[in-house]
This record gives sequence, structure tokens and C-alpha cells, in this order.
Amino acid sequence: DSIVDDERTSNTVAALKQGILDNLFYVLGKRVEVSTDMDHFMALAYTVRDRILARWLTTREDYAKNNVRTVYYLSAEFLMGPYLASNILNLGIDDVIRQAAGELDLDLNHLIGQESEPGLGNGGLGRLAACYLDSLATLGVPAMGYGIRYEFGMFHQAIRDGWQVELTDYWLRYGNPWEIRRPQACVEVGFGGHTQSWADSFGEYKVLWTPDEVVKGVPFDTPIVGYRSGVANTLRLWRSEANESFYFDRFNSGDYEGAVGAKIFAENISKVLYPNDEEIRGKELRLQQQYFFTSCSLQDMIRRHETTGHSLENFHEQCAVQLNDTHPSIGVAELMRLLVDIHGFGWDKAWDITSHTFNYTNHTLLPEALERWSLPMFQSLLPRHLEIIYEINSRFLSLVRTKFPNDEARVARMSIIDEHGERYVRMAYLACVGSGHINGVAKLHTELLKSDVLRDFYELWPEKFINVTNGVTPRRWLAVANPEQSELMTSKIGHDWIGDLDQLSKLERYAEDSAFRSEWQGVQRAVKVRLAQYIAAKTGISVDPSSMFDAQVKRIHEYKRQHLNVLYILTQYYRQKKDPTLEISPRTFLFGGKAAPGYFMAKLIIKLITSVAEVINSDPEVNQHLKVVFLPDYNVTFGQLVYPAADLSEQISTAGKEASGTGNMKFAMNGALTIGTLDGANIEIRDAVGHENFFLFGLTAAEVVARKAAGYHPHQIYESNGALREVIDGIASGRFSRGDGSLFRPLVDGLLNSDPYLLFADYQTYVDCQDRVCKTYRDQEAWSKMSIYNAARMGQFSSDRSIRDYCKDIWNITRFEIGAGL
Ligand SMILES: CCc1ccc([C@H](C)CC(=O)N[C@@H]2O[C@H](CO)[C@@H](O)[C@H](O)[C@H]2O)cc1
Repeated sequence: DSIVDDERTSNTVAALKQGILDNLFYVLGKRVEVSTDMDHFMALAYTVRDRILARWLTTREDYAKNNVRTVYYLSAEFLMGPYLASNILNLGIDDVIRQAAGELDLDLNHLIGQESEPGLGNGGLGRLAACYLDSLATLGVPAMGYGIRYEFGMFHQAIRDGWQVELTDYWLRYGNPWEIRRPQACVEVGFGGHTQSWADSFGEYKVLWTPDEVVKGVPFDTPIVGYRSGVANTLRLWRSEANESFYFDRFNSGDYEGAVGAKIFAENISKVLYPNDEEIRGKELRLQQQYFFTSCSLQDMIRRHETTGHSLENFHEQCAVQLNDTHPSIGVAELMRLLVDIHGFGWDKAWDITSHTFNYTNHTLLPEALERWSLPMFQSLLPRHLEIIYEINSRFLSLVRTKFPNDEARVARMSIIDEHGERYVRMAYLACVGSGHINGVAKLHTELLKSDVLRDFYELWPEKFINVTNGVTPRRWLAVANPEQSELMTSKIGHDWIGDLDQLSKLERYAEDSAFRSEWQGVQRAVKVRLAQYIAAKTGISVDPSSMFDAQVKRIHEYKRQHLNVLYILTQYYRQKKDPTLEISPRTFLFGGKAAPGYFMAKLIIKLITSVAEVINSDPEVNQHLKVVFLPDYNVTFGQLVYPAADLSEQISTAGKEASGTGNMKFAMNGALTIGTLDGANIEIRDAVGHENFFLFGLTAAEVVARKAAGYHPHQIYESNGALREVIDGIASGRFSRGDGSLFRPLVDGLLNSDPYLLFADYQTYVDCQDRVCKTYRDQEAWSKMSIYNAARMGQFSSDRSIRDYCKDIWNITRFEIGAGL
């Protein structure tokens, strides 16, 4: 990139060595002799950061100079993972810094392992936001990420006696070298209180909101450096702190409880990430968190807009805001409040700006994940916003009545206010009404949004709906996670694929090259050995790298059907027990994933996996061919070990339930073959890699709906399928739970009586498909050919392609080259 580094930040081995020593001494106050691994990591991190700062400042100056249109990605979660390795890659200093560290007797890989990852997300949604920040900076798109700087991120998972145990995530215990606190840019956010309204001298309707709690939002900025683009965008995460003045008044007036209460209230807001994935809990603190970071971000955007000499009239021309699911959708009401109450705009002008500023991405179809807040809670926490939402809603419903006269049922269905029970605000509807574009995250998902969950809105505003299929960054998920495969590919097609993943298609012709295939197999072997060592170190279980590594790593959820995977494992188990001479191709079943702490069935599924593992791994009649491992504490760092090492990727959700999936993309990019249903992005992956290179099974989304509509009786399948019955009876008998037949009763009863995710309906086609997998794996030449085709044809699943789609179809932004000017 075009940035010129001065001698202090030049990328020579000497300058890097000096940088490490200087940071160790001047920043950490340590002499080499007495410094620890963590000190060395910190010194290295600061030395890398030093080389990002110039890009960061230059980027910001160029953006200001060229008053660029900017993307603001609002997300309650950013699952960034450890920064060091990907920052080194993106700066293009891998070789020199490895040499510099080596000459100081420091092992770069070991130091990279010292970093505690900022687990500021649950799963797919949070990680997608992180991949998108990498692509935005790599493509040179002016952008900022806005979120919450949780003091405690996603809990760490330990497995005790086969059960998940949650441990606090002190990710900040050693400090975070990548962030800079910006106290001068803090803002205030109010909660609760009451509103007063009056007509001013021009008869204008005025409202004053007097909150009874005011907290301070303090931003922490982290540079997001692009891959060899010279651009460094900003991730601004907000921390809530007590608002001094607010605090001291009470203190000085002797109201100590009040004072301390205010302090606790304030600091609680950004204290901890809610570990629920796909299930709302309706907790007030969660709404406080959402309003807090959204208000901080919008106030910050308005301040930046005005300080760069712009008038708010054209706010929407300069700012494109993406709502990452409904979690920041309160922003629609907050921007209206800021424009009308604070900046004196009339309603219509304010609405024109607001509805042209926001865009909404939906990430789930599960009804239990669609956020709705009770009116009483909304009234007490955000009284002014509720008034504004009522106004938005009444104007919206009159539009609905105009477009669909005499259809009050539709009006009730579409109202932002759900009149049922204690009445609720439906956040997805507020997002749809207040956004210019609504997108799903895979073709099938977007179609289901249009035909089902958001059907009424599609009939009203078809032009708003668009699909942008997810993507993942090849920097972290290939170049950093799988240097072996990366070097082999680069040796054949050069390294441009890292910044332009479509170049992978040049690999296709090597699939037919047996020499290349054996190199490919060699790489796969090396990566599997690395994972086997990690597994042995973490769990004490030894796995055979020559066995097929079959991996299912993702959040534990019934719709993702980890328990269907277990049904197949037990089918193999019973086959082997019945005939110990049966030649079953050796397979290692790898599981990883956290369950939301309050999600009983998900926790029971983890217990089922660990219990089955205990029986199988200790049974000499089967453990030569079958091994089951539940790897605790699945996170980004762990993912970087598993995705490259897997031979088979399990993407077996009930069709119509997984919005997209992104793990499926990471596996296939790394050469794993997929066994999966026609769900989410599996469909597009299968079309890209070739139907012959994908193991498909199961009902389609339409068949699932039809099967349920026709009346689904899982018990009948149980009775008519001997293998299934044997497996279910085995689980129910206590054979896999030390004789306790009651342990898995809830799971077994759930399957026999309702089986809402149709495991029984897909059982036989899944088992048959797995048998095809076994057969294919025996022919390693055929397998590695399919593996190479998979990797070669994954270009479109780069998050760079997704971001290009967003720029073209939603944000109307063209690329911006540093120094090039628009
Ligand atoms: C309110 C609790 C809550 C928290 C998070 C969520 C997320 C939307 C859940 C999530 O991560 N969804 C996943 O998003 C990925 C990125 O688009 C998709 O690839 C996955 O299919 C989807 O499950 C829903 C509800």
C-alpha cells in the first residue's frame, strides 16, 4: 500500500526489533531479562499497532478531506477474535516480523497464542460483523463499526462430568493493546423519566424528555486495517460509565444510595454480553444495552457530520447505517428524537432523513428470536421513544389502509404494536418501516422472509427487499488459519487470491493432477496432526489423524440438529457391536459449541454427546473405528484450528431454519466436503462446488412445511425403522448414561411425541448419505479431487463479494482508494 513508514515504523527487521524492545521498556516498563510471554506479546502487539497508526490517521484525514459517504455498521456483537496474526498479514509484514522476533529468541506463533480473544459475540451474527469489517477496510470502503465494549464477553465453556459449565470471560485482565480510549468523544444517554409537551409560539408541537438516569458513553477505538489496502477503518465500542455531575449532585446532597445506585446502574449497562443466541429473554438490561450503544453512535455520527461542515439536511446522503438484526433498531426512533426534539426538524423532513439512512439485515426466521419489548417496560425505560413509535406506527398504518383498503386484519398484523397480551413493540416491524432496504443473508432465507415472516411488508414494499448472501474473510479463515494450504495454493496460482478469492478457480485444473492431489493430501494430513495434538492437550483423548475428521462446530440448538448427528453415530455403533468384523472406515466425530445458559435441551444435547463419547471411546470393540470428541470452549481461535483440519463438514439443520450459516463456507474453503440439507447457504455452496461434490440429504424447506401441515407423527417412523428404534431405545435405556434411563427422557420423549425439527423424517436419508460418505472416503484420490474442487469454487463466499453487493445494492457506495480521491 502507498503509506510511507518513517524510521520508527519502517518494516525492516532492525526497526521491528527496536520497536519490540522500545515498547517493552517504554510502554510496559519491563527489561527483557524479567519479561514474561504476556509482556512479549504486548510489546509485539504495540509494535504492530505502531505500524497501523499512520494508516489510521491518513485514512481519517482522507475521508474528511474528501467528505466521503460512510457506512456505519451497528451491531450489538462483534466477534473479532485475536488481532495479532491477521494484523500482521494485512500489513504484509509476516516474514520480517517473524525474523525480528526470532532474532530476539521470541517464537512468533507462541506469542500469537498469548492473546485472549475479545469474545464480544455469540456466534454467526457477531462473527459476520467482524468479517465484514475486514472486507470494508480491504476494499477501501469508508466505514465504522459501532458496538458495545462488554467488560465480560461470551462465557468460557468447561465440561464437568459431561455437562456444560459457564465461566466468566475476563478478556481485559491483561489490558487490550489494540484499543485507544477516547474520553473527549464521550456522549450522554438518558433513561426513564417523563416527557412534557407544549405548543411553541409558532404553534409547533414541542416535547421535552426529562430522563431520571443519565449515563456517560465513553468510546474505545480499535483500528481495522485492510489487507494490503493502506486503509484502516475504526471499530468504536462504547463503555457506559457514571456521569460525574449526575453522580456528585446526589453524593453532595447526602443521597449516597442514590449516588452509588447511579454509578452501578451506569456501569452495569456495558458489563456483560447476553449469551443468548436465537432466543429473546426480554430482560430490561438488554434493552438498555441496545438503546445505550445506538444512541451513543447516532449522537456521534451527527456530531461528526456537523463538525465536517455538513448540515443535517443531507445526513442520509453522507451516512448509510446498517442495522445488524433488530438489536440496534431502536435507532429508528432515536434518530427521529434527535432530529425533531434536539435539532428542531419537522416530522416529515426528519422521517425522510431517517427512512433513507437505515437499512435492516434479518438473520433469523425463528419466531422466538424476533425481538419484541413489552409496552410497560418500554414506557418506563424509553417514554419519549414510545411516543415517537406510536406516531411512526399511526402514519404507517394509514399508509397500509390506503394501499390495502378494508383489510383491518392486515393492519393489525402489520402494526408495530402487537395488541395481544400486555402488548408489545415488534422491533422487526419498526426496522422494516424505518429502513430503505431489508435483506436476508442467503437466497432461500430472503425468499422465506418474503413469503412468510415478513410477507405483508414484502407485499407493501417489494422494492425494499434484497438478498445479500453471507461471506467470510479469506484472510483469517484461510491465509491465517491454514498457512499450509495457502502456501500450496500460492505456489500454483500466486497470492492474489487472498485479496481476490475468485482467483481460486485457477486451482480447478490441479484437481485432475495426481501430483498436486498428493501435495493436497499431505497438507491436509499436517493440519489434522496439529488438531490431534490440540485435542490431546485439551481433552486427553488421542484421535487418529488418518481417520476421517467429521466436524460439527456451531452453537448448540435443536434446529442445528447436533442430536441427529448422534443418532447416526449410534447407528454405526450398533452396526459395529453387532458385527465386530464389519469394516467401518475409521471416523472421528468432532463436536464444539456453546449452549445458551438457560437453554435446557441444548445443554442436554451436550450431555448426550459427552455420554456417548464416554461409552464409545472406552469400548475396544468400536473405538478403533469410532471416536467421539466434544471440544470445550468453541470460539474464533478454536475455529481457526478446526475448519482447516476437517474432512467432512456437518451442515444438517432442518431445511428452512438456518438463515445462512458461515461455518459451512469456512469448511468448504479449506477443502472439507459438506454433508448437508438444502438449507441456508448450503444450497448456494452446492450449486457453486458442483452437486457431485456435495453430500445432500433430507427434506427441502417446502417439504418440511408440507410434512408438518399434513400431520407429522414421528412415533410411526420410530416403529417402522428398526435401526432408529434400536438407537432411541438404547438412549432411553440408560445404556449411555451409566444406567440412568431418566436422564435423556426429555430428549427421547420430545423426539417420539413431536420432533419439531423432523430428525426422524430425515434419519434414514441422513444415514444413507453418511454411508455414501464412507464409501467415497475410501477412495482418497476421488475424495481429494472433490476437496480441491470445493476449495477452488468458493470464491463467491468471500465477505469481499458480500460487501461489494451491499455497496452496489444497498449503500450506493463506490470504492475509495486512499489518496486517489473520489
Ligand atoms: C435476542 C437474542 C438473539 C441473539 C442473536 C441472534 C442472532 C440473529 C443469531 C445469529 O447469530 N443468527 C445467525 O446469523 C448468521 C449470520 O447471518 C447466519 O449465518 C446464521 O444462519 C444465523 O443463525 C438472534 C437473537
